[in-house]
Amino acid sequence: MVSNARSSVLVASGIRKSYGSGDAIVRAVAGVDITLRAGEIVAVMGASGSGKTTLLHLLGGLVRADGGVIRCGDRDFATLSDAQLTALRCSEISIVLQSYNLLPTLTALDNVALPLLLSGKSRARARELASDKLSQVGMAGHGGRRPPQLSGGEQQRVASARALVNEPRILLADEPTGNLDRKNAESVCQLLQQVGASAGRAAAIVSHDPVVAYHADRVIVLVDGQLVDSFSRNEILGAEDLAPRYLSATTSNTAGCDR
Ligand SMILES: Nc1ncnc2c1ncn2[C@@H]1O[C@H](COP(=O)(O)OP(=O)(O)OP(=O)(O)O)[C@@H](O)[C@H]1O
Repeated sequence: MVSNARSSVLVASGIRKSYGSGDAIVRAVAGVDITLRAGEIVAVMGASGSGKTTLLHLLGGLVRADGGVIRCGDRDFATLSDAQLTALRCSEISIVLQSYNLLPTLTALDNVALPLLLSGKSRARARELASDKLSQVGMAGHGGRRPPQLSGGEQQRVASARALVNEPRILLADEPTGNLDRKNAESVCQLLQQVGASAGRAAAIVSHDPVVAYHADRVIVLVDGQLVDSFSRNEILGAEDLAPRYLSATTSNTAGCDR
């Protein structure tokens, strides 16, 4: 299903990001090359602290790289102002953060409708599309509740619906199934898969969840901020087959690691 001939929608080469300095420096992302291609879902896996979230934030322009190049089409992130990066996130890149970032004073429906209102849709149309998207993540009937009245898993599904409602060209999601049971994780994955299935779109999904890996076209594995393995869906015959490879990739090189 994955072909190198597919056009690249986001290309990162040699990207690096460290936190702290001197003896306390943490090399969160230490020279990663990654290309998101049209029609492709990439699962980003790795042990806790391996740099997955930092990588996702770099790809979404939420965090500036210390080195390397990130390009979306002909735009080089390093040359874009913060305002231009924000505009890029409004128009082409949607991000589901681990913290969900829902507005607590708005209902779930209005949270999902917000990106549509910001892009100029009428209130009625925005609410109609938002309602459809909430139904697709199993949240029909919860649209009138505000985030503090929702469980973590419910907020997670609202955040996924909000990220997808604008049909972004690039979707970046951080542990979108982390608080979900298997049934709801499957629904969210199927929804995310629609992004990859749509021509011209791409998604990168950070996850520990084999369900996510199973729905991805490609899995990349990070260890200590470096990409140590990459394999395609064709190589994943089942979640059981993925587990040994994933485990071996995430447990090697970690002993005595002192970043
Ligand atoms: N703002 C920060 N300041 C200092 N160190 C940070 C910061 N953010 C992340 N780190 C460190 O960078 C490394 C990578 O963190 P990151 O959150 O990217 O890993 P992760 O793979 O997403 O982890 P998890 O699966 O636990 O969410 C970790 O050692 C973390 O402690």
